[in-house]
Amino acid sequence: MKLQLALDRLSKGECLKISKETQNYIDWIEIGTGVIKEYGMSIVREMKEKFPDKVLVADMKTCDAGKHEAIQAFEAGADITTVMAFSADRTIKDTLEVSRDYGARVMIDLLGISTQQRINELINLGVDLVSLHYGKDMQQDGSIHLNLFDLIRSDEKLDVTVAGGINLDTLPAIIRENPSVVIVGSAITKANNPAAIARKMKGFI
Ligand SMILES: O=C(CO)[C@H](O)[C@H](O)COP(=O)(O)O
Repeated sequence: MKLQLALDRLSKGECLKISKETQNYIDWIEIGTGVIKEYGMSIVREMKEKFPDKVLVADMKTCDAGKHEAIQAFEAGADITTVMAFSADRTIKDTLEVSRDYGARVMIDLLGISTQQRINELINLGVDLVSLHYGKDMQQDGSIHLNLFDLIRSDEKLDVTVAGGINLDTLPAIIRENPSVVIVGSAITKANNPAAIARKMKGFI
């Protein structure tokens, strides 16, 4: 099980500083959607140069123009780009095709998806990496619930990641669900001592 650091609502300087401080405890680094909107693909390029050994996730949250946006992410050095699960099948197929050309991967963000039918369709399209996601705005009305995992049947050959306000209190229950990757943003990035929290989380994992 891997720990992914999500860098959201941060300046470039903060992204670099927190990644450096926590690099011994994290496996994957995600450049958040808002950070990409602020700095463009240059921050993905810079983060890959600074942290070449980390799996770099560009949280593009693509929902259309899949081929173009996947090329943007992979050309900048991302190992993984994200695509929304509700996108047209054509968008999912195009991004998967581009990812194969680059030897990279696509993570499908399941935000808003509540049916097993869409999961089956995604698998049939060739998807092998998904993100169970309890959204930032939803977190204002409650915290992540384990029933998110009900969407995934144990016999499915999917790498499952999980995100959404995960903190030291909720982490143990999440780990028991055995996801491939636990994605943590604000619990680390907004902490007084990000490295201490990341170290504790990696210890649990
Ligand atoms: O994709 C995201 C928001 O859309 C975040 O990266 C994800 O939710 C993790 O951050 P946090 O732990 O702060 O919720």
